[in-house]
Amino acid sequence: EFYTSIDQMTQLIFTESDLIESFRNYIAAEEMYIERLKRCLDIVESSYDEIPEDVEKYISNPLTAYKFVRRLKHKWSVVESVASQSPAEEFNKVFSENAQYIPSDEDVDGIALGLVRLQETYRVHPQTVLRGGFGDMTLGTLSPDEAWHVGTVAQQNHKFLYAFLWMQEALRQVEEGREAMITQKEILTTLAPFTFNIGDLPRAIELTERLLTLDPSDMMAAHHLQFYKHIKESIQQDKGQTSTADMNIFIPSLAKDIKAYEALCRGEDVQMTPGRQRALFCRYSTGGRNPRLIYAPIKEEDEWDQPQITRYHNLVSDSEIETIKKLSIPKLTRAQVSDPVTGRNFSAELRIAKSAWLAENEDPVVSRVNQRIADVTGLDTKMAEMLQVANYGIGGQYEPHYDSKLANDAEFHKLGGRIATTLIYMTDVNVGGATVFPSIGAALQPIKGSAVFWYNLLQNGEEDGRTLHAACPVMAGNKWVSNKWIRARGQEFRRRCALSASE
Ligand SMILES: O=C(O)CCC(=O)C(=O)O
Ligand SMILES: [Fe+2]
Repeated sequence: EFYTSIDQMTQLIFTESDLIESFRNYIAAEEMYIERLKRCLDIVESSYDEIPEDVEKYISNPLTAYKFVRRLKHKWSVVESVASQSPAEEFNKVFSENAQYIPSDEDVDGIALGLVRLQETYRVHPQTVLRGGFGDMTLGTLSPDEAWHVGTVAQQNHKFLYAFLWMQEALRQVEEGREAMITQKEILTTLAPFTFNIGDLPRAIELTERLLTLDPSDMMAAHHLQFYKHIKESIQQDKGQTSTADMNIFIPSLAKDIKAYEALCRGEDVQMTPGRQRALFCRYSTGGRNPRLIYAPIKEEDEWDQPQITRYHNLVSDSEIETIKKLSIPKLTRAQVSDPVTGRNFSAELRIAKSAWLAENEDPVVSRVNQRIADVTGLDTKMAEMLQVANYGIGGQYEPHYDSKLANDAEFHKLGGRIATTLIYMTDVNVGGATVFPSIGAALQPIKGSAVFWYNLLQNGEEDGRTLHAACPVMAGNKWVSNKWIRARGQEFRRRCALSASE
């Protein structure tokens, strides 16, 4: 799973350049080795006497026998030692050490499937991916063979709409004359019956006819065409009409079950109204005349009213972010979620990211950031958890969850629940990667250096159902965040007063 973190993908780029370097060195060593072998052969040949006419006489002369045996021993032990110095072994060792980093077939299919999953979430057509790009980011192109591969992976994973679209894209490019291993005939042989299977009869007939034009001897295609035409006729007879528009056997419902939060990820259904917008303010705060903030007030912005979600701008500086990233990179492991029943941690599709925990005393920057969170929120972070750093690669996401829910929480009795979340954005994200709240219809964009803050628990200590939230898949770019979860214990006199009983 290289793609769970951009950092690992970056490593892969360096791995390849290291491999190229050792391959080049290996060839140079082999060339020197061959030179030595040739010189050795020259020497061996130069002192070689033709096979004597009378072998027996030659051997029975004590002097020639002595010279022959001595020369033989001497020369061939030199050959043996030169030949044993082959650099191949050394190179093979280096190579097999790196082989573990070389992607497997599953990795390649996995990253293609990741692309298709993103397309599903953000509802983007292959043509948009290839030509439009996203926002201000153009993504580049895929060759016909690459488009074909993505299509077949989509098909194997039952993502038929995108399988169809990517296969069509491959066909289009091959027809345009683009160089490819895959041929038009091969594409049509798969695509035509596939098109029939997803219910597009007219197009299946058209594609099969094209296949037969390319290869009139294709018996299978001829057979299929006959079958499709037979179906077409019986539909026409049944319906007594000729409109090809009605020719589809069924309109495939190809969209997967709609997830509410995915619409928010696409920027649809955001429940922000002008009236609501007017009620949200931006102000400078000193955290209630906190001496550390009086001369450097923090810019505080309302992101949502009910429940209150506040954004603190420039809470952490670029250099603090760099330090936090640097501290966590060696510790990043696949983020786990805890099983609500057993309390055991496990890796799951619902959270695709790498994460690490940073302790207060790890670096002055960590304690400085902790202190600033305490200052701006007015809460006591002594009872907070360590800083959790998370890195999402392409497709990285976290499906809807509550932060307050912790299974088998060993610290619960001592610390109380996770009363509040401070989520620090350590990067902007090119496309995707918003934090969305499906129950209330809020979507928060990552803004580098800012943090968003909300209470997970109501004043009465119960979980606030409105705080269900998710991290949208990253479509393009790299997303880094830090979480500071604040526990309930110790906040009794610090939490600002509620305006209503349900807060
Ligand atoms: O990355 C995000 O936007 C949200 C992360 C989150 O909800 C979490 O880590 O609990
Ligand atoms: Fe969360």
